[in-house]
Amino acid sequence: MSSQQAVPAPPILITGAAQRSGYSLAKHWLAKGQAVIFSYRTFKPGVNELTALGAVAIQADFATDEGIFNFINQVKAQTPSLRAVIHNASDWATDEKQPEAAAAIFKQMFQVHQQAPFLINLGLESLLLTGAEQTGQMTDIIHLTDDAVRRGSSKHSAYVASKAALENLTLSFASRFAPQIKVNAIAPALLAFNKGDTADYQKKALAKSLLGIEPGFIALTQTVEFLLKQPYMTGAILPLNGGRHLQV
Ligand SMILES: NC(=O)C1=CN([C@@H]2O[C@H](COP(=O)(O)OP(=O)(O)OC[C@H]3O[C@@H](n4cnc5c(N)ncnc54)[C@H](OP(=O)(O)O)[C@@H]3O)[C@@H](O)[C@H]2O)C=CC1
Ligand SMILES: Nc1nc2c(c(=O)[nH]1)N=C([C@H](O)[C@@H](O)CO)CN2
Repeated sequence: MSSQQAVPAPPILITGAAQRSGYSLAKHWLAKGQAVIFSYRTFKPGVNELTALGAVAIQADFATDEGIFNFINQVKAQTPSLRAVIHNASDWATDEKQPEAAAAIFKQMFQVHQQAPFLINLGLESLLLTGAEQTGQMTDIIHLTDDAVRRGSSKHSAYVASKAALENLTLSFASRFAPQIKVNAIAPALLAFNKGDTADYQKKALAKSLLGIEPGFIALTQTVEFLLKQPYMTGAILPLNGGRHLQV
């Protein structure tokens, strides 16, 4: 590249973007002309839709440390810098009763919701620092946690415990990476129902928040956009929950 050619703006990295929130986030940023790199575990139509819009897709399964380190190396091979890393990949597993199965689920939850963000943040810190240097702006890490951390869960205890650990990791990395990199978390309650959620489940879920709506993934996209623009917020955990913490 000649010295006259502009250096491309650093991409945003989104994990688990083949569907739902990650896919919506990627489409939002691509529509604004922002470069996007995303991971997917299982191929879905969304992968082709995003690559057709110019995104770079990396297949990655964070179930093993090897899978995480391989992903980090693939991101480094794609770009010298990053604008943001959004840790969206997640497995909403229900608890198992049988001890060996329960142990496996607990490990699986901490692997994807704690080990993966931890190692990816450490492995890609240099790219976020380069992004900050290149743009003269702070860069961002955003952890997707869960409103259920406030109260625990009788059915998803391992999942919620791992999300609680991710919330705590937000505080540590905010201190560790300041002032060039901001680190925040978004703790959603219901964003969008899954296929197969019954009418009865949906009615009960909507009744759990004061605002009583299914906001859709746009609510998350708006919150991410706010955090990326906000120069004076780090170590924050934003409750995107319709006032669920006040609902009796
Ligand atoms: N949707 C909601 O209402 C709420 C969402 N959240 C949080 O917001 C985020 C987005 O939610 P949502 O869009 O529903 O997420 P999804 O349940 O759609 O999960 C996102 C992606 O994560 C991928 N993933 C799961 N396990 C792994 C793994 N081991 N390695 C790599 N990728 C993996 C999945 O891949 P695959 O397709 O292969 O399974 C999936 O496509 C999540 O972190 C979630 O916990 C919190 C509260 C409410
Ligand atoms: N990875 C995921 N995590 C969560 C999901 C989901 O679909 N994928 N969904 C929820 C629920 O919407 C819950 O917040 C309300 O019942 C929680 N986490």
